[in-house]
Amino acid sequence: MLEQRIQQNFIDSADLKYQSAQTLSKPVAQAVQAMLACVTSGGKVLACGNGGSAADAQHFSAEFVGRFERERPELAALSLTTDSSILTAIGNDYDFNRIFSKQVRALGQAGDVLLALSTSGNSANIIAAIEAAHEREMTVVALTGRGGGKIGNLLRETDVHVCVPHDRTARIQEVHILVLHCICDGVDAQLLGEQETPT
Ligand SMILES: O=C(CO)[C@@H](O)[C@H](O)[C@H](O)[C@H](O)COP(=O)(O)O
Ligand SMILES: [Zn+2]
Repeated sequence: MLEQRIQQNFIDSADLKYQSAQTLSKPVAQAVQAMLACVTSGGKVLACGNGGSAADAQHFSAEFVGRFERERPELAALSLTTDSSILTAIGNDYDFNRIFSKQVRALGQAGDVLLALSTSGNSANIIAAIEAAHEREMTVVALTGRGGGKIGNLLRETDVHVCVPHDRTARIQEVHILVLHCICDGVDAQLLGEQETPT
C-alpha cells in the first residue's frame, strides 16, 4: 500500500514533467534570455520564495554565484531569504508581508531581475516584492502554479511567467526545481556554447 503510494507520486511527478516540457519550454527560454541579458550587462538576480520555495531561491543563487555544471565566470545572484537579521527586523517592526519588498527597494536597480517563486501565486510577500520590482524597473521572472493566482494578473508584458499546470504544491515545486536547473543550463549554453554531455 505504502509502496504503491510512493510509486504513484513518482508517476504523477514524471507525468507532470512530460506535460510541462511542452507547455513551459517557451517561457523558460524567455527566462534564460532575461537573466542572460541582466547579468551580462552588469545586473543581478534577486530571488525570493517561502518555505520550499525559499530553499529553491537559495539553490538557484548558489548555482549562479558558484557554478552549475561547468566552470564559468561568476554570475550575480542574491537570495532574499537568508539574512535572519533583516528578515526578523522587517517582520517584527513592519509586517511579514514586507520582508522581501523592502529588500528589493534597498538592493534592486533598473535592469535587475526579480526571481519570484510561489506555487499558489498568492503569497502576499511575493506579490509585494513584485510590486517593488516594478517600481525599480526590474524584470520579473515568476515561477508559479495553480493557474498563476494573483501574481498572474500582476505581471507585465516584459515579465516572464512560468506557470506549472498543476494544483499540488509538492508537484509544482518538483517542476520548479527542474525549471531552475534548465535556466542554469540554458545560461551556461549561451555563455559557453553547447557541449556534448555535461559532467
Ligand atoms: O515546501 C512546502 C510544501 O511542499 C512548504 O514549505 C511551502 O513551500 C510553504 O507552505 C509555502 O509557504 C507556500 O507558499 P507558496 O508557494 O504558495 O507561495
Ligand atoms: Zn516541500
